[in-house]
Amino acid sequence: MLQHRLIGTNKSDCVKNLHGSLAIVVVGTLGALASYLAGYFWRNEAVTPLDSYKRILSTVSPHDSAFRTEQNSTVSGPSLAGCSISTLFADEPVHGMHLGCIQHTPTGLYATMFMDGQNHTRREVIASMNDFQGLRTLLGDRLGLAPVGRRNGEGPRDKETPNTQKPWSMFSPQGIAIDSLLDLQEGANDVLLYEGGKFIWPGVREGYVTQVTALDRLGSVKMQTLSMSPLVFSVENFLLPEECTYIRDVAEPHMRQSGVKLMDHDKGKAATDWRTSSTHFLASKHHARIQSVDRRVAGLTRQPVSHQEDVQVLRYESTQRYDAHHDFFDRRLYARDPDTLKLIDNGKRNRMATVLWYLSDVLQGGETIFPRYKGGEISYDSRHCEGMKGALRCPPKEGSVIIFYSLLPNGDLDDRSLHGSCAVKHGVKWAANKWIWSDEIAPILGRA
Ligand SMILES: O=C(O)CCC(=O)C(=O)O
Ligand SMILES: [Fe+2]
Repeated sequence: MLQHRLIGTNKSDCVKNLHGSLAIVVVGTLGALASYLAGYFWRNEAVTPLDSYKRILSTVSPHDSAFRTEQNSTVSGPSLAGCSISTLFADEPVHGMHLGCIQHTPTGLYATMFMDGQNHTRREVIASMNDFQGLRTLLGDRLGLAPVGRRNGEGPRDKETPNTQKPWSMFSPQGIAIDSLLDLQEGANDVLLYEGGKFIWPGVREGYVTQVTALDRLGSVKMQTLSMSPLVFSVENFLLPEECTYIRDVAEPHMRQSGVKLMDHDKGKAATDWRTSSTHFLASKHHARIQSVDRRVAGLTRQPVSHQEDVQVLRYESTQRYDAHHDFFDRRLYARDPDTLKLIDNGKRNRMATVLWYLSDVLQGGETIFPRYKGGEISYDSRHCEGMKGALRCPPKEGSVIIFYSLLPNGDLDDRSLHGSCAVKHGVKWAANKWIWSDEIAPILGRA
């Protein structure tokens, strides 16, 4: 079974303050050509003229390109006409997720980017006419993005920190990949750029509601942000009542004591030390109804069905619990476990998100708990959740799901995704885990 528990690591969260000291960068002298280009563009946008901006702008490329960056600027920049990306500005920096607006202008593609989702750190890039690849190169260069992984000079918390090691990539706010000129609409385009290369819904702020469209059987749903760090969302009525009943009924005869995938330092221990529930992996290929939910989950996460494991159904009876753990596999903790290392391709591939299906209400207890909500203390014992001060608790509600991310937008594993299931006090909790990987996993697990 694919479960494990992290014990006693206390890594510092040194991706903090990544953007706090961005100096105003002057790349070269103020280029007449760049000013002309920008002025031409902004004139045509009928916004505040160029002269009124206290700008730092310079030519940076042999092919008519310009770049500017500001910190804590009170200067209003060029128009974001046609873009609504500013609605996604977050109160706190989201490291590795940069928001932007790409506009077609008479002189070329014009990108205005906001680093880490913050409106006060703005950078602009102009690429030659219709040169998407040129724009990508300039963006990578000017935003300091490494070809693979995080920003240059802002290395991992330690050299060994696992990272999915994908090239950075761009998406629309609905999670559609923007890989070429053909993916851009005429006029203006809202974009989200991820250093880790994987689309992750922008949480924006607690309580923010995202409309997620094009879902199997449901059409669209409202997804609410429960927490920014860890990143957790909820969707009500994601599962139909008959789907919850069906899954419980088909799994029930097969439910067995849950297992865990033991880390090196836990070898020899019993799974019941921290997980007392029963579980069963339900093979989707035998159940058309579950395939429909799988497609819906693919829509919800914007990751293909081939990135999903079979769903793992969970049942907790009175007093049963699951102590806090991560759903990802940290390769450093499986150094003596070649099977797990192979599964995660030595850290290149990992679980990136969990969609937790609630298949029943619970009279009392049984909440999913995130002890490190808002940087709260590490704590594992889910027998007494009351003692976990400040933790985020999600009470199960039949038909609802929560989505939480194990991967950060910069591609690192998120230590704050630590979570568990509080002991059930009254009633029975039925739930199911749908684990989403950063890459294809179905063929590897033989579920294709
Ligand atoms: O039952 C829950 O609320 C959480 C379950 C879980 O985290 C898991 O099975 O990995
Ligand atoms: Fe989990």
